[in-house]
Amino acid sequence: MRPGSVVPMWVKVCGLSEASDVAAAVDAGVDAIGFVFAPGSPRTVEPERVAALLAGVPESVLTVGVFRRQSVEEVSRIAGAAGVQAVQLHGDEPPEAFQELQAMGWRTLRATSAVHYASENAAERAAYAEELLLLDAPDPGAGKTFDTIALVANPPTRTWILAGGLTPENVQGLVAELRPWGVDVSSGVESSRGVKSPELIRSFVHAARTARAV
Ligand SMILES: O=C(O)c1ccccc1N[C@@H]1O[C@H](COP(=O)(O)O)[C@@H](O)[C@H]1O
Repeated sequence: MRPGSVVPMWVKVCGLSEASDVAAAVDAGVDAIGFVFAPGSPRTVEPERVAALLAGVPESVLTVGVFRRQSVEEVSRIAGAAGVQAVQLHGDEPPEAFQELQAMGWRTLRATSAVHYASENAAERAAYAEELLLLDAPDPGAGKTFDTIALVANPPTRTWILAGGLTPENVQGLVAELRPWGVDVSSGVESSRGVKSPELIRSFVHAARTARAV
C-alpha cells in the first residue's frame, strides 16, 4: 500500500443461504461471509447446505458460522459439519466458551451489543480471548441501528466490527462517525426478510469498501 493511501474496510455479508448470493458476495470482494446456525432466525440454514455452498469459495474469504446461546459442543459440531473457518457467538457467552472453542481450533468472533460492551470494565473485556469483536444492536439480525452515544463517548481501544441495521445508504456515514475496522451486514442487503438481493450485496460492498475508516 502506498504512503497516504487508505486501508480498505473489512467487509462481511451475513445470513447467506443461496449459491447466487454467495457468488455475488465473493465476486464483490468481501472479506468474510456468514451463515446463521442460531435457531429461530429466518436465515437459519442446515450445515450440510453450507458445506455445499462453500465448495467454490476461495480460502481467502473467511467463512463464519453464527450462533446464539448454543453449547460449545453444538457450536463445534455444527461448524465442523458445515466446514466454516470461524464461529461468531451472539449470546453474551462467557469467556470460557471462547477459550474452549479456540482450544478446539476455532477462530472466534464475539458479537455483543454496543450497550453491553460499554458496560464492561477493562478486566471483563480482557477476559475474552476473541480474535474479532463485533458490536451490534441489542436484537441481532433485526436490521435496526442503535444509539451510538455510548460508542462515541467510549470507543473501543481495539479493532472492532460494526453491525446492526447497516445498509448501502447509511454505511459510509456510520463508518465516518464511529471509525470501525470492519462492517457486517445482513438485513440491509435483503429484498424481504431473510431473502438476500445480489444487487444490494454489490451496492453494500462497494459503499463499504470506499468508506473511510482510518
Ligand atoms: O441474522 C440473524 O437472524 C441472526 C440471528 C442470531 C444471531 C445473529 C444474527 N444476525 C447477525 O446480526 C448482525 C446484524 O444484522 P443486521 O444487519 O442488523 O440484520 C450480523 O452480524 C448478523 O450476522
